[in-house]
Amino acid sequence: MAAKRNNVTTDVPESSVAPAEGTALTLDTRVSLRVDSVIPKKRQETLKWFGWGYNDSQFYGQDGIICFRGDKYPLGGCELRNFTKWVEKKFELTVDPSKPYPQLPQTYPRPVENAPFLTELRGSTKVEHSLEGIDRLIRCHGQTLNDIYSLWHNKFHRIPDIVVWPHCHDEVVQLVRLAHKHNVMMVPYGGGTSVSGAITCPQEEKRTICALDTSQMNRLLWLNRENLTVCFEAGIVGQDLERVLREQGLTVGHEPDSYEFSTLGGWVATRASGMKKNVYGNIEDLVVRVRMVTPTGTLERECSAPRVSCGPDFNHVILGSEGTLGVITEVVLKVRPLPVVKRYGSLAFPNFEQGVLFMREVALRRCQPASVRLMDNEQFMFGQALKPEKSWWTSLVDGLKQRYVTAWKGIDLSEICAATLLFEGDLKDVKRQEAIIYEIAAKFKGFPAGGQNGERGYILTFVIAYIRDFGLHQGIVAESFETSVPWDRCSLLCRSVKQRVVSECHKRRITFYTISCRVTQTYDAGACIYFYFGFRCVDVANPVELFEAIEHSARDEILSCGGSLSHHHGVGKIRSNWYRKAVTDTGSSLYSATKRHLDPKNIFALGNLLPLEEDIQKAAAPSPASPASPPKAKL
Ligand SMILES: Cc1cc2nc3c(=O)[nH]c(=O)nc-3n(C[C@H](O)[C@H](O)[C@H](O)COP(=O)(O)OP(=O)(O)OC[C@H]3O[C@@H](n4cnc5c(N)ncnc54)[C@H](O)[C@@H]3O)c2cc1C
Repeated sequence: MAAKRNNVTTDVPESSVAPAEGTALTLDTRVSLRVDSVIPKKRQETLKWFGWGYNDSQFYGQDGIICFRGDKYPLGGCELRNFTKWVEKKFELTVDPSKPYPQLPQTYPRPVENAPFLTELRGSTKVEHSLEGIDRLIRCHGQTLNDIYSLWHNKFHRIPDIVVWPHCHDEVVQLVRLAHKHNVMMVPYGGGTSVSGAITCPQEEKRTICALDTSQMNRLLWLNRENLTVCFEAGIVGQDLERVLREQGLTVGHEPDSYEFSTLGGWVATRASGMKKNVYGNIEDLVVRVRMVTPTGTLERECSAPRVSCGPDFNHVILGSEGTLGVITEVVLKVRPLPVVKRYGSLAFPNFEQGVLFMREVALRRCQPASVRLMDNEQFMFGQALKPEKSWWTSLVDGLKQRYVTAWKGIDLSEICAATLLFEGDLKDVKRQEAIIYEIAAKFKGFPAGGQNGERGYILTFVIAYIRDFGLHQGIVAESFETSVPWDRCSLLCRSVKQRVVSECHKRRITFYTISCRVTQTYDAGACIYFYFGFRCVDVANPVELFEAIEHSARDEILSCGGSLSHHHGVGKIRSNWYRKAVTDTGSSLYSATKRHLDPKNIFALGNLLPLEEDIQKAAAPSPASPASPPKAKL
């Protein structure tokens, strides 16, 4: 029987847990600490079936005011009068609380059956499974606008026909073998937070679709304090992983904005990036070893040495494979001792261009704090509108009044922008970093705007994710998209993409919209840019199609400005038509050949990276050059 200790349950006697520290050297040294996850196996008990996040956390309207319910976030129980005014002004909309949210469907698409698969699954394995409609429905999609809109409007006609919950690597091996034998399509499902259509069931799939939910594969397998490495099963959710490590005085430090719900396997499969990558690295910097089960065998590197010169690094075949090559089961990660000091800060700049110059200089001098994010004016105003009582802006002014009155003069409020800062380390390092950062800021007319504003900025990140569903409910479609770009194109790209979106909106007679951007990550050679775009869609027949057409134009603009197809969201299905061009014909043929080798029957036929309609055989052959503006990918 498993014994429970706080939120960790051990499958093995206490005595066999301890020796792992400093002695565990291979992936097979099992310590097996099962983690009680915040997300139950029946996800719908805790998470919304029809959108983002916890069941008890939600924006809603009351007496014409937007409010937020739930006690998990700092806005819980707040009336957001400033935000209400912002929405009314921006979209000419009055909040209508009477609109109904979608109801759980009474019926679900008929499953495509594969009797021999089911018989063998039941007969020769102990893997748990479900054929229930709701279990299938909630695993047919991710978190794109298209996903949520399709869900609300009952548009999915293909959802998983069966859901399976393996408990360990060996059960995944059994499942993949069975799926391969019986030609069942398999979707590795992590946290379902994909924003690229990667996890969305291909709607044209004729075979039985089996969603392999990794959530029950969430053990801490071993921890090696001497090497500062840890091995987790791939289904562990970000917040669980960090909680367990925090109890040991450690952290991985990987915090994508979705880390409450996304999983380790999902991070690896999508090449995720966390907001604190400056200190801890992106996922590819954190992964030491990774194990992936494919129909042809298990792919993994044989040793945990920090770096090897041994031909191409096959970890990088797994990283970014987006569920198309196999199932990631176990990952060895680097860990760090918890920082002694964690301090927030913020800066205000007279305009975005000055802010970008500041970011560039910080990168040049390689003195980035754990996180530094620069918001443009539109996002800055949006952020301050979200403050419940006194606006961020008001408190910013309050703080600045006393110390910076002179510096303040001459600043145009319609141009001002802000950066949020997070410093982590020991006290001496943090103080030194703060001094350098504020000195660089001053060079570009920036000035400190207080730690509270910085902290709010980061905490709001998690709440902002809930706004999309509220917007959709009220008649606003909105979503983010991102890219990375060399420094010399950074300002140009931000400007051009915003202009392009504005002109596309005008062309389509969209009057009420918002488009904003922020620089979220800095590197030696460039930065990551995040755009938020939304428009009022009341009376629009197919708002998502319209949104996607504009986003598509924005992506063309990004590419023509020298930006990338994606910095961290991945390619998925929604960007797959650009993939071939992004990696060259030779690159896409190499990917196809790898896929054919690892997955000859194409059971991981998710249609990510290369478009679905590009059948795998065809993809191997050299193709004519891709069109400048490729056709839109199908989900
Ligand atoms: C509000 C919000 C904020 C976000 N912020 C960030 C951010 O800051 N940084 C960032 O990088 N991304 C971010 N994302 C995108 C998303 O969270 C990441 O892509 C994340 O890594 C997906 O993890 P997941 O466990 O939810 O994977 P899923 O959505 O379940 O799956 C994504 C893809 O990975 C595959 N996959 C999942 N698990 C496995 C496995 N074990 N083996 C093989 N393939 C697997 C799936 O088949 C699918 O193709 C955000 C998304 C949202 C909705």
